[in-house]
Amino acid sequence: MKMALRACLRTKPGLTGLLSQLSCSGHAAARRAPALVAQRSSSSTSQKIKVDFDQSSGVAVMHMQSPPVNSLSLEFLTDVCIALEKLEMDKSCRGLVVTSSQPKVFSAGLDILDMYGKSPEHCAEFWKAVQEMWLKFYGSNMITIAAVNGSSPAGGCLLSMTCDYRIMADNPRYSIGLNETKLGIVAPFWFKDTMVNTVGHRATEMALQLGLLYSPAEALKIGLVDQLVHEDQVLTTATETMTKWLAIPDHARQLTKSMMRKPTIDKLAANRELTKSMMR
Ligand SMILES: CCC/C=C/C(=O)SCCNC(=O)CCNC(=O)[C@H](O)C(C)(C)COP(=O)([O-])OP(=O)([O-])OC[C@H]1O[C@@H](n2cnc3c(N)ncnc32)[C@H](O)[C@@H]1OP(=O)([O-])[O-]
Repeated sequence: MKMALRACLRTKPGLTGLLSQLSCSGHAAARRAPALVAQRSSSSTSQKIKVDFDQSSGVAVMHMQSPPVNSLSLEFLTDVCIALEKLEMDKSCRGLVVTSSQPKVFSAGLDILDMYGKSPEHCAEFWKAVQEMWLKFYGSNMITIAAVNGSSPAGGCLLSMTCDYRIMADNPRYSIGLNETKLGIVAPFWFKDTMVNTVGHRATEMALQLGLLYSPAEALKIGLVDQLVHEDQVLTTATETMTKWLAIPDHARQLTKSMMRKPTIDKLAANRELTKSMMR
């Protein structure tokens, strides 16, 4: 099954059938201990992410470095959540850029192999971690910028949409979008809400029903990303953009962000248990 799943990931349309067969009835997976997180001084590394924090600018850069495609496994999500929490608690950290160390891919979304053949307990923990990551990013007090330097389907697109601003590499071979229906699955309501908040109701309706993956140019056109730059310029542009956002007083920006996002956050917070059914 696992080999077949791999084969299907290579031929994307084949995922549909396999995803519908995914179950959580296998052996329990051992939970790994959380890895290192960002320190005030410079940089820290876990197996899955590396965080560089420049205290003079107050900006941290989170490099996702989970080969081959930064898929969002429980271990990865746990590392991200712990790092985010530490950065959030450090009042000297005002901005966060999220990017990928993997060539061609920002994130392939939820780790399908981590969802297959695992115990119900693992699945519940996994799903909780997906929600936790969303809640932490979407509700962050920090200025968050996604430096999308590669393809970003499904959960990868969601991750980028939780940020305040998205800069994508202008490479027509890359794509971004919530393609869940193409895989025979339904994007949960909070994926949908995040997209509605980003590109509006009509564009989301089309995108979700058709499971559309957009080229960078198309993504810019509908507002799924905010800016396209040459591949080599994604991170530097993110840093430059951050400077503009840092010029806004934190308290005013944070309250405004909260005003815009709180209803969506409250909705998931009130329905977390309900959404577990998505994983069954
Ligand atoms: C519950 C409802 C919500 C669901 C939300 C989701 O996010 S559902 C998720 C929906 N996600 C998608 O639909 C994205 C599916 N993936 C893709 O479209 C492409 O992999 C890509 C465009 C991200 C990168 O293209 P590329 O040509 O650069 O790379 P490549 O294709 O050659 O893959 C390299 C290796 O990575 C492996 N692998 C890939 N993805 C995943 C994954 N999610 N997980 C685990 N593994 C994954 C792949 O099997 C292969 O492994 P191998 O054989 O070397 O052992």
